[in-house]
Amino acid sequence: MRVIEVKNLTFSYDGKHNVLEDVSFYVEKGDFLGIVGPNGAGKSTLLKLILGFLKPKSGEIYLFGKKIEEFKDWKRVGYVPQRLSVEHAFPGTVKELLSSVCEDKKEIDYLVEFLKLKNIVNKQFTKLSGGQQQRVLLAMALSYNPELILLDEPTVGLDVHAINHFMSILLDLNMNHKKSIVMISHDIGTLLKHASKILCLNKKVCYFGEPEGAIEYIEEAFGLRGFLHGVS
Ligand SMILES: Nc1ncnc2c1ncn2[C@@H]1O[C@H](COP(=O)(O)OP(=O)(O)OP(=O)(O)O)[C@@H](O)[C@H]1O
Repeated sequence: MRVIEVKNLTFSYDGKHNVLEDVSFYVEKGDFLGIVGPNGAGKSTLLKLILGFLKPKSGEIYLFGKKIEEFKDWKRVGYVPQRLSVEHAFPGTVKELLSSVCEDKKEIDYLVEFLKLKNIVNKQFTKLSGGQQQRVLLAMALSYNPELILLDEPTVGLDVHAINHFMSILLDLNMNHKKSIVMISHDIGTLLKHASKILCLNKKVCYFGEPEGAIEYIEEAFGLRGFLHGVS
């Protein structure tokens, strides 16, 4: 089953310059899709279109087989925004934040355990480390048990231990809990290692397929021939 299907998607903010052009790809149930591309390539814009925050200029988006215009089952889709973009939008403690998105106390207890948040539940979100904040944002997205999780640069500013911890959680969700995952990241090495498919974007699709064949296309998109030699 295709959880996302994007067909010939074109988008422009100002009606003149296309930020995305003729973009087509799909995500099948159980996929872990890594989205890479240079700054300004349109990656975050693409996620916002898939979330219905923006409307395409042309082309189609399907979620779980339904045209996005008719899709209503948004509980099936979890979104983890860029941490630094929401950091100050979340006053309150971790417990308060989780309670604001989830009424089920048992589910909150499960998420606190699953994401190792026990020691920080009474702390203010803004006072947490980057890795802790990222796990809280994931907990909020998971609170309604979505089948598809979209993440926008979740590893930015995290140290190597926090990245490994966060990636191990995502892989557990993907492999053991059968969640489909779409993750934007500039951490190309991490995505090439863990994603099952790669979408390389630079306004248009430069590459869509297995991580094994992606390197030369990613290098070309970044104008860095040979740069990724040995990364995967
Ligand atoms: N709200 C907006 N209004 C107008 N233009 C925008 C808006 N948001 C993004 N853009 C422009 O659209 C283009 C794509 O931006 P987008 O944030 O999608 O890229 P990105 O690939 O996610 O970049 P980065 O890797 O830097 O996060 C950029 O040229 C950007 O300046």
